[in-house]
Amino acid sequence: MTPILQIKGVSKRYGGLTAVNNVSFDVAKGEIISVIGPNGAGKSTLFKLISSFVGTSSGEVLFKGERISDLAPHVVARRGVVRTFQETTIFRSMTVRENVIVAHHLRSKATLAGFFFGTAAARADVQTFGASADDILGFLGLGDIRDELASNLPQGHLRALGMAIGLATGPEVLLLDEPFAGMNHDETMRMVSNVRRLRDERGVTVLLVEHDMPAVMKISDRIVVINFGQKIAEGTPAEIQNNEQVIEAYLGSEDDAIGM
Ligand SMILES: Nc1ncnc2c1ncn2[C@@H]1O[C@H](COP(=O)(O)OP(=O)(O)OP(=O)(O)O)[C@@H](O)[C@H]1O
Repeated sequence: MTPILQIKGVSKRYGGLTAVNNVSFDVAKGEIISVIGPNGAGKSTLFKLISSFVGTSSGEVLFKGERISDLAPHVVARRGVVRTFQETTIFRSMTVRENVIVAHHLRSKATLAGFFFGTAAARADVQTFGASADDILGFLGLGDIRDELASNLPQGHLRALGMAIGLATGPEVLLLDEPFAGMNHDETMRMVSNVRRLRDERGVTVLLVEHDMPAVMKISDRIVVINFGQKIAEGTPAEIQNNEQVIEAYLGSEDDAIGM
């Protein structure tokens, strides 16, 4: 079966600096894959290449066998490859539910122009997307706080809201950028369970970039390790934990040591 995502020799150069250097790997439908590596290794840039937020200098990304590199990011998102929005795209003066409804609106119109709660157009969106927003919020355990203003949310809930916003766009492949950052142990375990359920119950394929090694080891089917822009290893959590080159890369950096 064709992998849902094929990353084929992608590179990204910024002037003299090669942030991502000839990286290749495949992702099967329904896999959970983590991309790890020391600070500055090129992980975020790789995610931007996959979601087409930046163009490739060389190489290409295929989604279900079709090239998606260099398409506009909202076109890639509409096809089904969605990167979680950074917190800055959470509207803090809106409620949790309103944020998720707006995210559906982005799927339908690709821009926020003219969208304000209280307008007739916005009321129509609430009608159309309210049930789906409630479904997503319930799935992620955010139903109880749906009428809370986003500005009042603690970090863990903000991250979960970021994921809800990503889900509103109906992804087949979800790219999560540091989903456990700033979370305490309980919040992390809840997020790990949500990501698993997302795959198990809704068939979503998940790629994540993360520094929290215990969480990475727990959640991943496979791990891809990047160092200085290049892929240095790929394998199961057990294989990666015992890989000499990976241990070497982490010992030589100021990043957290690999392991549990
Ligand atoms: N827009 C840009 N212009 C110039 N250099 C960039 C740009 N984006 C990233 N870089 C450089 O590319 C390299 C890889 O950065 P990237 O953010 O992808 O690493 P990372 O592995 O995600 O790091 P971290 O774990 O610290 O978030 C770094 O040296 C960074 O400074």
